[in-house]
Amino acid sequence: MSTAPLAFLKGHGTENDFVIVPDPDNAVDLSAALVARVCDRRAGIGGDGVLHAVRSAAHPEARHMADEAEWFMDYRNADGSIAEMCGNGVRVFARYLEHAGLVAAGDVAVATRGGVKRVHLAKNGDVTVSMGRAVLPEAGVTVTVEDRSWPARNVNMGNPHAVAFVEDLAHAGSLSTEPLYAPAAVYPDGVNIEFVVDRGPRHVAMRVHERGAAETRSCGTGACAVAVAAARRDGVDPAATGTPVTYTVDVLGGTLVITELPDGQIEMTGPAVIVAEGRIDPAWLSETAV
Ligand SMILES: N[C@@H](CCC[C@H](N)C(=O)O)C(=O)O
Repeated sequence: MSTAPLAFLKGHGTENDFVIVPDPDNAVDLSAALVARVCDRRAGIGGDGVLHAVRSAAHPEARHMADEAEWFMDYRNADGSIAEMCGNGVRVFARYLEHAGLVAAGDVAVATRGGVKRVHLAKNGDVTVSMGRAVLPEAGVTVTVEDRSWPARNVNMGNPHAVAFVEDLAHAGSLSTEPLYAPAAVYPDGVNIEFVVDRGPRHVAMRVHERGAAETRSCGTGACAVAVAAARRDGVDPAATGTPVTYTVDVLGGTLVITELPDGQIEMTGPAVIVAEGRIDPAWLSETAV
């Protein structure tokens, strides 16, 4: 482990918060242990995950996207595990690239493990990302919290989700531990679990237990999964009608607006903010190496 100070920024999208580690040349040894320490809310900086900002050309998982997107969002969950995609993360990542002067304001392409995502930074502070298409495998699971169980819809947004419609968000309990789900084999790599209630026509609210991070105050891929699951439950499919459909999804940290287009592409809009910049103490950093 290098003993040089490590630059970081802190940002959030609807209070899904991230530590951004700029590392253009992929020179930082970002071990799972270091990510977990950095994300620790008492002993570290605190965050739901890390956005490791690397030039696509410098990262073996992103080199093939370098012609389309100069920057790769190497996403890590708070426990140090790797995830395919992070919807709020990619919006905050684009905000960081603009803030750092690494891209022109407006339209930005970001490489992720889920492919290249196109992001639009609007002048009013909103950030819209084209998330790609949802995949809805037939096999779902039953989700259980204490003495209540619900069937959950399986939605893949590049990463796995189980969406359960519940009567009351309080029924999800404290979400300090992962809810039970069965059969577990449906999600061999784990799953993000959303609990959803109706708020009005095409308007829902959710809580989420994120794989690798416990309950977070927002999850962008989760909000997209919820919007698609709610639309299908409501008998709405833009591919069949040729008309886009928009759902408003309230999360604990704000509101996301999700539109599914007739070709299946999903667009998500919400705020993305850079809060702070700093340097991690090299002495603290070197403790992770022992
Ligand atoms: N908060 C994210 C999702 C982050 C990854 C997730 N925990 C996983 O392991 O799949 C979002 O905004 O999408």
